[in-house]
Amino acid sequence: MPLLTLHDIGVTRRSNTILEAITLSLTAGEIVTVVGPNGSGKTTLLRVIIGALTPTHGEIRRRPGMTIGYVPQRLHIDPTLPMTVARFMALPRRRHIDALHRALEQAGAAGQIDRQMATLSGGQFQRVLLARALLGQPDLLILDEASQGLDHRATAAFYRQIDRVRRELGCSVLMVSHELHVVMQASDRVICLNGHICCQGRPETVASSPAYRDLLGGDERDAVAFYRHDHALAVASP
Ligand SMILES: Nc1ncnc2c1ncn2[C@@H]1O[C@H](COP(=O)(O)OP(=O)(O)OP(=O)(O)O)[C@@H](O)[C@H]1O
Repeated sequence: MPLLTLHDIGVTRRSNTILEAITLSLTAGEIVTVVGPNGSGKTTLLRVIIGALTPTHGEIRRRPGMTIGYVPQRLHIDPTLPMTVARFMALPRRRHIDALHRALEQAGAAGQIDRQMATLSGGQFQRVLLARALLGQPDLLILDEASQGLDHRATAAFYRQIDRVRRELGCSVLMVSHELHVVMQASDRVICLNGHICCQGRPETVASSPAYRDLLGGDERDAVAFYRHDHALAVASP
């Protein structure tokens, strides 16, 4: 049974159609990336899947007992507020210290537990958010532009960590990203969204599809080509 199935989902707000005819399913252990231009409904789709938004139309089925971990687009914490990583991770629910250590380790942030949130680098901060999402050992990990603001190297490292998490936990991953050059390589399947699903399939299939090219243009194609080159170098280096 798939982890999650969406059938003919539509979302309309104030007579605007934000999403229409979205039919898709996620199977256990796969990494799926949603790409699309600004305003194409990516965040709305994630909100429907999480259950934060009721669709106007269609049906969503979740495997019974399925749990979701969510890594938000960005999170602002007042830098003058004293807040350790441990305290942040235990909000809003107290967690056993062993669970905190385990989640931080899974997220590649071992040893950060006593740091102040305000002193973390962008990459470390995102890993703490990831660790927080992993606390419940989710079946589905959802990331909304989770590497926004990270440089190229930190972004690539972050997605490698996501792949490790997927392998260790066996969870599915659904993410929205603009870093196509990285996520294309890190995904099993890419869904190209513009209110409806324009195309979907393996990353290389989507990258060469006319619908994807029309929607996301030449810059992204260059980015994909660039990443492939970069990836080849990364594999060759020790
Ligand atoms: N509650 C709402 N009421 C009315 N319109 C909304 C609402 N939420 C989202 N929208 C509109 O729906 C469209 C899709 O928004 P959404 O945030 O899902 O797109 P997105 O693909 O995630 O965009 P971005 O890449 O800029 O983050 C936008 O035009 C937005 O203004």
